[in-house]
Amino acid sequence: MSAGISAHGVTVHYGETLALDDVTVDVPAGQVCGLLGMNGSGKSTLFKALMGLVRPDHGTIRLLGRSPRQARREGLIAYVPQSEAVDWTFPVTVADVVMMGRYGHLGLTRRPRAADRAAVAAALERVGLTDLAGNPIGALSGGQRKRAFVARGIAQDARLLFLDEPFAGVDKRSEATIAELLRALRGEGRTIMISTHDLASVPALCDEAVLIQQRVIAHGPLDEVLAPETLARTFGAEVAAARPGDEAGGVR
Ligand SMILES: Nc1ncnc2c1ncn2[C@@H]1O[C@H](COP(=O)(O)OP(=O)(O)OP(=O)(O)O)[C@@H](O)[C@H]1O
Repeated sequence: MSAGISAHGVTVHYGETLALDDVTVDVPAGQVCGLLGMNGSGKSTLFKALMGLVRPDHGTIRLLGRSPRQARREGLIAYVPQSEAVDWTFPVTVADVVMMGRYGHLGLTRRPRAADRAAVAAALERVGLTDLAGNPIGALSGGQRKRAFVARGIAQDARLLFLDEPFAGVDKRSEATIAELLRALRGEGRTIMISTHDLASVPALCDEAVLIQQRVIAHGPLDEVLAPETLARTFGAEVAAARPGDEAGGVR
């Protein structure tokens, strides 16, 4: 299988704080990988490093064989940020957000053409937000906002999708819709990495998982990574006892 995400020996500091310590993760193209860890374990930092937004002190990163910068320039990466990282008062409509996915496709005039508008309409349709296209993004529910950002990635035709806590603040129905959408996107050969502290959402969605706590604690098939002894080693016996699939299965 060809490499989708390949990070080798990645170490990141913020000043004195060690956020990632010698992290090596290889995800084959076309897989959904769950990135699991407690708050502050380095999940967002790994995404930022993969996108070339923070520069590792050491290590190398290749995305579909390219550097993060090149992958970004080619429009291969879509990022669905944590809700807290977005200014929801910014006056843009849902359709505007999705059109941002087309920026890399716009011609010299930088004006959307019929093909761009069609791609936006198709992406909105796919995530079930056609009726809300003209609404301000800030007026949407948590789940609808997430779907709008996934639509931006679809309009972009990104080959790699990074989703930071996609189920936080999302109702169960939207969670199911997003999960179904991600499975369909995986079926199209896209590589997906999803960070979550919510172990319950992992089995239905991910082919494999990485447990991080600055370092990689475990990486592999779900039955290995989610084994009670691995979870207990990482998060303590209490979390391991709340098995994935339980409502209480979380690692906050
Ligand atoms: N810009 C920054 N400046 C200084 N320290 C930071 C910065 N961003 C993150 N950190 C620190 O780096 C470590 C890893 O943070 P990171 O946000 O990557 O973790 P996380 O697993 O995504 O956590 P969360 O689930 O809370 O978002 C934490 O100790 C955090 O306090």
